[in-house]
Amino acid sequence: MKRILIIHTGGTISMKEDKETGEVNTSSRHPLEEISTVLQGRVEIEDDILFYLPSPHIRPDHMLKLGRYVHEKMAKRNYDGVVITHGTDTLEETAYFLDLFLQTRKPVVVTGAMRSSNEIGADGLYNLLSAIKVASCDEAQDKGVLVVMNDEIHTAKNVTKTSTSNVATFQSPQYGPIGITTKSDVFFHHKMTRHDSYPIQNIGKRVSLIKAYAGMDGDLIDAVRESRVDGLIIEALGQGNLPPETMEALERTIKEGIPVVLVSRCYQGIVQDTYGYPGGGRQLRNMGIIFANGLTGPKARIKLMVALEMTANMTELEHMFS
Ligand SMILES: NC(=O)C[C@H](N)C(=O)O
Repeated sequence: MKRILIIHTGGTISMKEDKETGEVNTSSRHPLEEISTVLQGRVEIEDDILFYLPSPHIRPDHMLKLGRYVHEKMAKRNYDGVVITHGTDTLEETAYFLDLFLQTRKPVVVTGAMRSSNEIGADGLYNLLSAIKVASCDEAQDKGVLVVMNDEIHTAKNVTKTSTSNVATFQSPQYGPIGITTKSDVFFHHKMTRHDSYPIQNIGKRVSLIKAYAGMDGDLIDAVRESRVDGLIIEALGQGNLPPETMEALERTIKEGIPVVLVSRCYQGIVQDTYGYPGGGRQLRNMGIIFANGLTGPKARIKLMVALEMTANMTELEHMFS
């Protein structure tokens, strides 16, 4: 029998709806604590509540605490897999942090719910069962952290929340899911590429995230620089371009040794130094801006926070993102 550790951190999957006011909030009793009864005789479950937080309250230090907790528990007992329940708003950031931080070949699966436990069509218990199925599956080993929701298996690196309310909210716009779950089975249809892990001890660097827009000037970039950040992520336009009015502020930022990482505000595609006009990708690359491919702004921010715990050297940082 497979032995699975479940770690609850909060989110809608752990919440109940007040039938009179319609308000959704945490409840005194974890609504999914009967899961081990449901699975009796099929999977051995150990259930821990680490946090009871809505995911907008989750910070990088919670993510590190969770990562350490997984390592500690796995060092004490030989679990076959780990399932983490989490609020969906920042689930992709926690999943990606764990993907960078954890050093294990065992399946680690993050799941959540869009509907609270007592709503009609509640998806929490179903998603939790699917996540347990994936975590118990030998084929899920060595794939980094996975996100299982709504019968789909996604990588932590690619998945993102795309709808505020639809149960099919989690999508991987670049490559699609890597597998599916059915009532009885788990099927993987993609193989994984190389996967790095970063054994950091702290996560305390200040990294800001700015989204570019038509007519943007350098004021926001200067304001961020003056607030003494350790790094800056910019969700640039299209293939990785910015309005020319931002260039001087960016030059000042780079000159102060603050690493600037560029991603695209587009839903799909990668950033490249294609365009040679003022503010185009070629000028940005020549200024020393780091191009990060395949990451959303919030995930590039998590990665820069992790990377800065390991090095401040621009070449090494660039290498980590390439
Ligand atoms: N569906 C959810 O879990 C959303 C909730 N606001 C959270 O992230 O905690």
